[in-house]
Order: sequence, then structure tokens, then C-alpha cells
Amino acid sequence: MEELQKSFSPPPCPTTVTVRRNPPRKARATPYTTGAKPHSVSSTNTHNVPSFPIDEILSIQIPQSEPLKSSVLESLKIFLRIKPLKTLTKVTTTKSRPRNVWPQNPSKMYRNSDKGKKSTKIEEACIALNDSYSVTLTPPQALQELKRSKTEVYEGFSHVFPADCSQNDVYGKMVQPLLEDFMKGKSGMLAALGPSGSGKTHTVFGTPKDPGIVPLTLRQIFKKSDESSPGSLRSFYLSIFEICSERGKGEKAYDLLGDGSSELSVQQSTIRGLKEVPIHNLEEAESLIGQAMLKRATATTNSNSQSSRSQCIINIRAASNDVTNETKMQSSDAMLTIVDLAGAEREKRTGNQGERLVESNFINNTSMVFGQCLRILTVKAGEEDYLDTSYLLKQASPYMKIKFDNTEEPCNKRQLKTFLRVEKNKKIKLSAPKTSQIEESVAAERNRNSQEVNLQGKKADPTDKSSPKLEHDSLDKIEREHIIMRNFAKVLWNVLKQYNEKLKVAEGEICSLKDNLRSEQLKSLGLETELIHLKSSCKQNLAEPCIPKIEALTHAKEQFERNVDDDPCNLIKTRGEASVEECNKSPVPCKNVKDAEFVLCHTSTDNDVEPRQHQQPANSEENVGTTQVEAEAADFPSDQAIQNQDDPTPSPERVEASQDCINNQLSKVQTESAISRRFSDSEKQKRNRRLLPASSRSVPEEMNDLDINDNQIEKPQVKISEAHVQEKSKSTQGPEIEVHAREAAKKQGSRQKPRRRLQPASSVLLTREINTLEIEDDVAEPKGNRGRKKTTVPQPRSQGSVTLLRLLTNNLHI
Ligand SMILES: Nc1ncnc2c1ncn2[C@@H]1O[C@H](COP(=O)(O)OP(=O)(O)OP(=O)(O)O)[C@@H](O)[C@H]1O
Repeated sequence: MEELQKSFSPPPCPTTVTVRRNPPRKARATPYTTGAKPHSVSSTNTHNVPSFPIDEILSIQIPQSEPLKSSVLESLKIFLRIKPLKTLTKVTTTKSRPRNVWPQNPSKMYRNSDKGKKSTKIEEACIALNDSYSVTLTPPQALQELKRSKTEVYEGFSHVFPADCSQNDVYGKMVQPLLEDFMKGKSGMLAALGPSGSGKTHTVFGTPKDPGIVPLTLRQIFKKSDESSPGSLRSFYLSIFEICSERGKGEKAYDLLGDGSSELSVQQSTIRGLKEVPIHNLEEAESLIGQAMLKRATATTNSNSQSSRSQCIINIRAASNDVTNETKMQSSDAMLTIVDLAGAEREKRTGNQGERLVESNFINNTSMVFGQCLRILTVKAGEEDYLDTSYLLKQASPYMKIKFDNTEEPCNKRQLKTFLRVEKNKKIKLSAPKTSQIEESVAAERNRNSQEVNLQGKKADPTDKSSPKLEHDSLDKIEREHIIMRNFAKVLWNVLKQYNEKLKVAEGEICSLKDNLRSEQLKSLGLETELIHLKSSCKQNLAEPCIPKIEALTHAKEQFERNVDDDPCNLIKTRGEASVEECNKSPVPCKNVKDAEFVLCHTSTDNDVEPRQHQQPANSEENVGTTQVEAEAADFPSDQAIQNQDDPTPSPERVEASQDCINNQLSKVQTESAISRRFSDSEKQKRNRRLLPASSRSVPEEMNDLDINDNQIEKPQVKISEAHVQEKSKSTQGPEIEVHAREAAKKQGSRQKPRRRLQPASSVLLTREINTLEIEDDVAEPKGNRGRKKTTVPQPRSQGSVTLLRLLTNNLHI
């Protein structure tokens, strides 16, 4: 056990650790160092070194490469033929339904019957014809993304035959000039190059129904020889052979018109043993061609079911019959060589393996040799043939211009990605506060712009050096501005809509206001008509025109009082003082008004007096007195009044006439006074407003401002009635009693003196007169008024005037 433990136990740890280092390396001694040392360059040997012949080198004339002659260039013409695109037929078969199922819907049956039909689809093209001399080769989308292939423009072709061109077109443009030269004794060579299955053999040989350039050339040769003369000057010979690779070991040539073993020996550039068959007519030539095609090596590849696996060379030699000398004849012969090369292939595409792959390599290499002559390139236009086509076209690139037209450079791709990312952020920023509708429109617009970018990129001139970044920036800016402006327009539109709604509301209000206005106008018209009626009734009944007369009366009264003041009678003097005091307080100048209105009052009296004399009965007591007063007033001359103004002491007759005039005017406004008495204050105000015109409505308002209450109005009336009583008794008691009554009235008037305010004189007077003159109109009034007249009538003139004056003055001091 111990031994076992010892065997499994780890070895003891050494006490010291030795680190092994690589030994220091030493540089080997070079022969220069080990051998004989070189001669040190001493100053003594410098003169032996020859100088560098720089001048001689510079003086050497370098021979310039001669430009290609036109003939050479002509021989290097390159034609391009595009094979038609394949039409992909897809046949869809319907599954057979079991018989014991429920009958099918007829419409479904009809639809299902369509499933068995063929659907044709044309494949996408990788090459497009720009014009007769150029094509654009576009890689498929998958290759563009993966391999970053470029769109290429190839231009400089002698002619490009489109896919729908005919064999005759190809012959006419490409072979006819060559044949003409041939018939003139000029040799020529034409080779068809192209990927497998691109139509080389079809172009060269064609089919019996659609012959290629070889049969067409033979037809043309024999046609021309027949036209020239029966005994043609030229003889034509045909030889056909192929070069192929045998098991990848080497190149072998086979005579396709020979009998038996047809292998040819190729020694350097000379092929020995090739059979040349003279052809006399077209039929012989076509049969030989057919025979050779049967012998040609073909194989099935992925690209072509009968792919030519060899380079087939057809020689047509034209020999002159006129010359007997062999050397001369040979020198004058012309050779027309047409080559149908095997397809330039790619390994993956053909699926070639082993020997076949070696064979294809041989084909490609030999094709390069034949590619140095006049050629027709046949290409397939399918999208999947892009690489083959591109490979072939690049072989011809030394003889043509190739423009690379691709906007999707690797760096640009990265830039575009970053731009898109930035653009996305911007889009979020701009469209965040907007509605989903705006976002959708923005996205749609962005897509449109990106499409425009792509289109512009495709259409852009490849020589344009402007960066796509700048273009994209400008587009982005334009788009942003457009979005901003569009949102701004939307906001404006919303604001305008709101204003429109507000305008509609305002119009509705205006309509309602107009209706109200119309109704109010109708109401006002009704009121105006009522007012007009009332005015007319007022003019008939009330003494509206008497308002100035009333004023005139008032002033006349004051004048009268002033005149009375001059009288020795104290009573009258006292009254005159009060009137003057009033007049002074009034803003209206008194004297002028008095003078004028006194005359006016007098004339009006003249007019009114006479009819009354006829109407009133003479026998009544009251009428007698009135008639007397009025008759006296009528007899009062106006010129006397004027004269009396100058006279400070008026005569008693004058005073009486003035009093009568006042009485007459006062009788005219009795009705108005009665109305004012009959109604309360509020009713009075309303009535005044209704009766008076708008312009004169200020008058009743001013009347209200006077604060004249009923007591103030009624008191003088009571006083007047008292005065009447006193007057009645005065007629019996004498002048002393009258004087007492007047003094009492004066005291009462001074005691009840109203507050005075600054107001128009006319309104003050009107107020006074209205309040004063209602005495006689009041129906409920006792017979005091009439009694007053009764008392005045029997009085002598001076007494009546004084009494009337007293009444007026009492009223004026309300
Ligand atoms: N221009 C054309 N019009 C109609 N059919 C064409 C045309 N070109 C080629 N084809 C048809 O395409 C098929 C292949 O053509 P073809 O054998 O000439 O190709 P290829 O280039 O000779 O191929 P490979 O190099 O393998 O021999 C043939 O069936 C031919 O009839």
C-alpha cells in the first residue's frame, strides 16, 4: 500500500527553480566582413570612376507607339447581339377531386378550372439597350446589396442588335461589308463570342427556317457569282474544322468535312491535312455545312442542351480562275473565316466537373485568341445571366468606353443609412404633436421624396461630382419647410373656420336686433301718430301757442307792477318791489321782454275782444262786467301804450287795460290748469310726457325739479278763495278791508315763498301760470272764481284792476 501511495504521490517540490534562457545569438559574419575587405574609396581613385551618362540617356529618342490604322480598327469592330428573354411558362395543375364528394359550387368550379392553365412570366432583364451603340448593364437587386455591383454603361459598339432583330439584320449590318471586301479579294474573319446558350451557334448557323450568317453568306456568294458571269472568275472552297480539348490533355483539331479519322495535326500555327471542298453552288455548300454540324462535338450542359464544346472554324476561300501561276493564285486568294466559339462559361453555371471543366477552361483560353478579331458578342439579357454578360463585356472593354453609373457606392450606402436615421428622428420631432393623419401624409411624402431621390440618382449624369449628401440635405430641408408650411396653413384654416362660425353667430344676433329694431320702430311710429293726434287735440283745446303769450303776460304784469310802484299807493308799490326782485333774479333781461310782450299782449287783446262782445249775453251780471273791461281794453290804443312807457306814471286807464288783457289770456289756459289739478303728480308727469313734444319734454321735467307740491299749489288757491271772500266783503266794507286782505296775502306769500332755482325764465313763468290759472277751471272748485268776477264787476275799474293784480301776484309767489 505504501508503495502504491508513493507511486500516486506527487514528486517533492524542488528547492530551487532553474529558468532556462535562450543563448544569446550572434550575427553571422558576412562574406563582406569575413572575406577580403573591399577597397576603401580613397580620394586617389575617384578620378577612375566614369561619370554617369545622363546626357546620352536624355538624348535617346524613344519610339512612339504608332496609332492603330483605320483598317486595323475596322477589323476590330465589335458587335453586340442581345438574345431575347425567356418566357417562363408555369403550368399549375388542379388536384383531382374524389368522385363521392358533395357537388361543388359552380363559381368555385369555374375558378378551379383556371388552375390548370399556364401562366407566363417574362423574366427581368439585366441589360438594356440605350441606343444603337451602347447598353446599360444593371445587376440584379440581390447582387447590388450583397456584392455592391455597379450599374455599367457600355458604349462604343459598332452596332447593338436588339433582342427582336432578325438574322438578316445581323447579316446586313455585320457580314455584308465583310463579304463585299471578301469578294474584292480581301480576307476577313468574324468570331462569335458569348456565354453558353447566348446564341452564338444560332447567329452563325441558324436553323433551316431561320438561317444564320454562314448560310446567308454562301447564298450571297453564289448569288453574286451567278450575276457576274456564267464562267465565274473565282472558285470557292469550303473547309470546316474544330478545335477541342480531349480529356483535358491537349488541344486537338478535327476536320469536320473529312472522311474517317479526321484528326488534324497542328504544328505551331499550321494545320495539316485539312480537307478543302470546292463548292459550286449553294446546295453543295449547305449540305457540307449540315454534315459538319453533325460531326461537331456537342454536349448537354445546364445552359444549353446542345452546347458546342469546341471552337468551330469555317473557312470560305475564293480562288481566282484566271491566273495559272500557283503562287500568284494563292496570293490573290481571299479567305473568309467565321468562327463559332464554344461558350465562355463559368464553372458554377455550367455545372461542369472534371474533364468538362478542363474543357471549358480550354474554350475560354482559345476564345481569348479569337477575341482579337472582328467579333460579334452574343449575350443573354436575363437577370440571372448578369455575371456571364458582364464577364464577356469586360473582355471587350479595351476597345470601348465603359462608364460606371452607380449611385450606391459603399460609402454612400452608409451615408444614406445615417441620413435615414437622422431623418427618422426629425420626422418624430415634427410629427409628434400632430394628428395621425398628418403623420401618414408625412410618411407618404417622405416615401415620395425618397423615390425621387432614387430616380434622380439613376438619371443623374455619372460625371456629376455633386455629393448625394448635399442633395439629400437640400431635399430634407425642402421637405421640412413644406411640412411646416402645411401645418401652418392648417392652423390658419382652423382659425378662419372659427372666425367664420363667430361671424355666423354675429349675423344671427344682427338679424334678431334688426327685428327688434323694426318692432321698436313700429311702436315708435304708433306713439308718434298718437302724439300727433294728441298734439292736434292739444292745439285745438289747449293754449300751446299761448305759452309765449303767458310769458308775455307775466312780463306785462311785472311792467304793470313796476308802473304801479311809481304810484303813491303803498300797496301797489310793495307788490312792484316784489316783482322787480323776481325779475332781477331771473336770468332773462326784464325790461326788453316786458316792452315787447306788452305790445304783443295788447294786439292779441284786440283780436279777442270783439267776438266775445257778440257771443256773451248782455243781461247777465258777470258778462256785463267782462264786457266793460274788454271794451275798455279794445279802446286802448297801442301808440298810447308806447307813449306811456316813457311816462313813469301810467294813467289808471292804462292799468285797467293791462289787467283786462291779462285776464283774457288767463282764460285761455284755464283748461290746462284744470287738467293739472285733476291728476296726481305721477299722472301729471306721464301726461306731460305724452302731451308735450319730445323737444318740450324738458319743461315738465323742469317742472318736477321745481319741487312744487300740492300744498304749495293749493295754498294760493285757498288764499285766492279767501281773497274772493274778502273782495265780496270789500265791496261792502270799503278799501280799508281790501288793504288788510292784501297785506295778509302778502304775508302769506312771503311766508310760502318757494325755493328758487336757476332755471329758464319761460319754464318758471309757465309753471307759475299753470298753477295759477287752474283756479277757474277746477270743476270741484266752489263758486269762488265766479264770485270773484261778480265781485269785480260792480267794482269800479281801479278797484277791479287792483284785485286782479293781487290775485296774480299771489299766484306768482308760489
Ligand atoms: N436570337 C435568337 N432568337 C431566337 N432563338 C435563339 C436566339 N439566340 C439563341 N436562340 C436559341 O437559344 C438556344 C441556344 O442557342 P445557341 O445554341 O446558339 O447558344 P450557344 O451560344 O451556341 O451556346 P453554346 O456555347 O453552349 O453552344 C437555341 O435553341 C437557339 O435556337
